[in-house]
Amino acid sequence: MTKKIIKGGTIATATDIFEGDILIEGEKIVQIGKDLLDTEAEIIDATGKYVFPGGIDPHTHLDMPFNNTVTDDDWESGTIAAAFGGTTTILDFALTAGETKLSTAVEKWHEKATGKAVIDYGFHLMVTDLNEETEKELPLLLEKEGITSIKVFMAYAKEFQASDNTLFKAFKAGKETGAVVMVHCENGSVIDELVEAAKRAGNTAPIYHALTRPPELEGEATKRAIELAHVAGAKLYVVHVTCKEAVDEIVKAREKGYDVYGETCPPYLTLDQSLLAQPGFEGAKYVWSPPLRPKSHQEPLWNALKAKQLQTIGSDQCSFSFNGKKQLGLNDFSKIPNGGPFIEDRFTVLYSEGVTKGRISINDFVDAVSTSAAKIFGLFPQKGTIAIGSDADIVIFDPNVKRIISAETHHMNVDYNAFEGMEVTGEPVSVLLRGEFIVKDKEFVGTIGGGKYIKRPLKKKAASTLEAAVSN
Ligand SMILES: NC(=O)NCCC(=O)O
Ligand SMILES: [Zn+2]
Ligand SMILES: [Zn+2]
Repeated sequence: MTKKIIKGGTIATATDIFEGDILIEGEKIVQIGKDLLDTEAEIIDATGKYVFPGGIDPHTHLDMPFNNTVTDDDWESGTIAAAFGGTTTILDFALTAGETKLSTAVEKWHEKATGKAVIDYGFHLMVTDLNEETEKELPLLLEKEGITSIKVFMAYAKEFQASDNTLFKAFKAGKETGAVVMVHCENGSVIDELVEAAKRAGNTAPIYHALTRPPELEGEATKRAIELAHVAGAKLYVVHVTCKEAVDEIVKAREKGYDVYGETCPPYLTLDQSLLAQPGFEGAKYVWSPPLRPKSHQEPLWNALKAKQLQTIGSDQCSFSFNGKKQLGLNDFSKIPNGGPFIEDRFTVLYSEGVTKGRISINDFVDAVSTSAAKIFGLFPQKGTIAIGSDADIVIFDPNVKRIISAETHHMNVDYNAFEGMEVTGEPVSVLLRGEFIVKDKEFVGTIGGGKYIKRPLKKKAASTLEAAVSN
């Protein structure tokens, strides 16, 4: 078995920070301590660097059919970009829209990923319609595939939106199986009305994407999802929280003891709605859902992250080239494919804007980019930390480098970067996946198809007071 010692770095986990060495044997961390010695081990010098657990991105869309097209990053380009950015595991959404059997979607997602992924991965199972058949199939499929998370959309009325009935059934399935239910919270039916009204009035520019999806409709849907999940007794995870209205609902629910978690994404913390209002079609680069908000929403998001009322940072990677697929909406904002390229910069933008600007601690950073997602989605402690027995998924990070984010140097398969021109401090230098380098001194050295599908164990929730009262 190959051995490596990562020497002299500053090891940072979600709870600790200390100088030390890590001994890796094969795929696992076997020892952590000072001045470790092993004559058979390759020595990796991490002096002056941080040593972090590999990033876990709980929200990606690779090779996804959406808005009459398909994303530009597939499982090869997308996971290579993720690796450069310090992410060693992703959880992607297997979409079941249009499938009569849920298993067909999972089979399709395995085909997309197998032989291409360079980092480890799992799937969330998306449901659009829970009928008699799919309701029966769901728990069996989760168990068989080792999937611990169900996804429901309350938005995209014409494509993915589920009824409240299906949403509630998903929560019941979550309660019965122990799976966490992830929800895109926006009121899709009302948004559809606002979009049609804007178009009738001749308002077709990209900014109308944001103006027809106001934060109140995210807040309202978040509140509805929270209450329905609570009545069903399910664990709820609100994806891509963008605004004060939604944060407030999550905080209120958590203060009442509801089992609710929230994710936000780097663009909502750092970019704002004015980007959609640029002259011409430039704003299309920033069309995704929910939309960017006015700058005043950023502080509540940072505060909630710091207070751990929001627990994770997802990329919501869903990339479409500006000079390519984004042009589908040139004369109609509602036809601009929704999504942006973020998988590569998720980790560093959070470090740079969060840690170096004093908004969150280094431990909060590790928690948000890795550990919390591992815990919520059933990967911990195999992944998401640096501990004896954990997978040796490790990022050696230079905290002193300054660089400018640009599409010229990124590795995603798109012609623009939403953070173009942003100066960031810090950069992953080398990345190990299960004990092997996949990025070494900023060069990709991984294996196409070397990523492994990770099955996750389902764990049933204890009955809540409300459920106990209902069943008595
Ligand atoms: N976010 C976005 O606009 N595209 C991906 C699909 C979703 O997460 O809603
Ligand atoms: Zn979404
Ligand atoms: Zn998404």
